[in-house]
Amino acid sequence: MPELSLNNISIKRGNFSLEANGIFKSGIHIVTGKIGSGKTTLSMILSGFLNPDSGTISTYGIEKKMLSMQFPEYHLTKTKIESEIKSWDLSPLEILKTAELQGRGNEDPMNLSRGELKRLHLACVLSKPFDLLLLDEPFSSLDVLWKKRFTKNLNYADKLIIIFTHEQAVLPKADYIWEISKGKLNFIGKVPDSLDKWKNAPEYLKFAHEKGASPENIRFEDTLEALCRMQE
Ligand SMILES: Nc1ncnc2c1ncn2[C@@H]1O[C@H](COP(=O)(O)OP(=O)(O)OP(=O)(O)O)[C@@H](O)[C@H]1O
Repeated sequence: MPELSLNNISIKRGNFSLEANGIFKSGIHIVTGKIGSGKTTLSMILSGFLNPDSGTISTYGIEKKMLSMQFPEYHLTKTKIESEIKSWDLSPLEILKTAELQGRGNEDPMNLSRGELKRLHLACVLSKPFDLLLLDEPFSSLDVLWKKRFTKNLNYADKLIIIFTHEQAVLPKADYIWEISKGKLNFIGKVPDSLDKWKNAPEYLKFAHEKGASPENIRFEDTLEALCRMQE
């Protein structure tokens, strides 16, 4: 089972600083935090693209790791959508179908809307094998329908997936919650046991806890189920 440990990681960039410690076990982790709290910075450190000023990262069972950056444009290497997909060593026909972009293979990927490009990018990402997948704001630019599709497809046993996001509406089933605040990465805990400790949880989860309901997970539908159970 893949595992990643952060040992006394610290980084300073101008006025911003971040400290991080903790163990990411296999499963789905949500790392939340306000704008500018350091989610992208941490994703870059975990992927190895950015070196911290101090501290070490140790991994176990991680051979293939992948970082999906917040802005899908950053991933582009080709001027044709079809060539872009081939650069991932994937089948253009299949990926175009998954991203619902059939017939657009000959276009420049920069012609796509941000949401279409994100769909294309995520279709490529989820078609590749990985042990560790780091997703920086995977929901940005997607509409609710695609957010839901994406969360349903995040169904990987025995992998380590870390999602950095401030999404508050459509979330996937998760195993662990983390939060970056005041320059520090904090482990909130395991889902569902620690959900009541998650101060910046989506409003629907906070509402459920106020009502005394205990959602099994962090999705909106888990909250609804928990509230309905209370009525029975
Ligand atoms: N190269 C840099 N030099 C100086 N400061 C930087 C640099 N890169 C990022 N920062 C600052 O570090 C802080 C954290 O940025 P980061 O992009 O990690 O935040 P974030 O939580 O991902 O934000 P968002 O929610 O907007 O995506 C911000 O205040 C940002 O301005």
